Amino acid sequence: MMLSVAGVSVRYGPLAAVSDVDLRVDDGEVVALLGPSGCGKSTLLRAVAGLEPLTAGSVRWDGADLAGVPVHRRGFGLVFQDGQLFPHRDVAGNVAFGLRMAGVPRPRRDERVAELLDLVGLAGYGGRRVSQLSGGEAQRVALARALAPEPRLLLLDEPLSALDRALREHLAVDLARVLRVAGTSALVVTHDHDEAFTLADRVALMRAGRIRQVGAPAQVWAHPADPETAHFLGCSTVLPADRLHLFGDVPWHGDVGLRTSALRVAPDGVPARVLTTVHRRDHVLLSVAIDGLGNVDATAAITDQVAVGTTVSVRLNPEGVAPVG
Ligand SMILES: Nc1ncnc2c1ncn2[C@@H]1O[C@H](COP(=O)(O)OP(=O)(O)OP(=O)(O)O)[C@@H](O)[C@H]1O
Repeated sequence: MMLSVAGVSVRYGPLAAVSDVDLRVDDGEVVALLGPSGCGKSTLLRAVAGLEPLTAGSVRWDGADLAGVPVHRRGFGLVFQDGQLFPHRDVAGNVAFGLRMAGVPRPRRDERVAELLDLVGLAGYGGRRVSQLSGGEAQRVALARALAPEPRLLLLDEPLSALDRALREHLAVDLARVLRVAGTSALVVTHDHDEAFTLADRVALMRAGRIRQVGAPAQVWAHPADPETAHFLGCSTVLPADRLHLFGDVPWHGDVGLRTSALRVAPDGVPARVLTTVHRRDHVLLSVAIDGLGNVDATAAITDQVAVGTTVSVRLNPEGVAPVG
């Protein structure tokens, strides 16, 4: 039971939105398509769903080409950013929709609806009107509705991005659990790293219509394939490793990416002149000038009381350094 995408390209007139993409989603696997806005994530997802014609390549399920198989015959479930619930049906009516279409008899339908509402944390919500749901609840209903007919693959396009940050973080953990419990294979589009890393067994990084790197979250995070990917994954600076020798011996060769956590204000380090400070939730982000390194990011503890224009001491934290390539 496997999705395979081979050599897929999608063009909108002169624009190559997706170019020569190869991708696999194995049985029970959750793969996240992660990339900046406009890189082609949604277009690729829509092409897999059958909503977008391919310019080249193939989308196959267990080896069988899906060209010519319409969206509703592919056996895939779809969840979009805004849920797109049926406003005139109650919660149970929404979740039951696909089951009714498939001719599932009423008692089994009711049972399955209750099971799914329980799974998404909305037990007892069946009679609620859709207009009375919060954004997070509506997305849970959309997820339950998509899972109800037991799709062989779930396609989720930015399922949490309409929600505020706290709810998104919370729901991402829930969504990861629901997908694992349901055992459904899924392809999830997101531009949010944390979301991708929370949900996915593997992350496919896209840029300008192409997949640049695929791997387990920890692996992609630790070894970005190229400088652009390193920047996208939060390395503010990419430089040759030998420039870090001013901090002592370093184990890296070639280029390395520095995350903001790579340089920290700490005693007995290298002098750094503070150019700017920005308070974040649990630390202060600094831009500092270091002789031999230039202007780079660093972090300080909130209690460090670092002032612009002063010179502080910074040390290298190896966990914030990612070898590139
Ligand atoms: N129907 C369309 N007609 C023409 N161009 C389109 C169409 N849909 C998308 N595009 C263009 O194709 C490119 C890829 O768009 P796509 O929506 O796939 O990107 P994305 O990575 O999902 O972005 P976002 O995260 O902003 O949704 C963009 O340049 C976009 O403007």
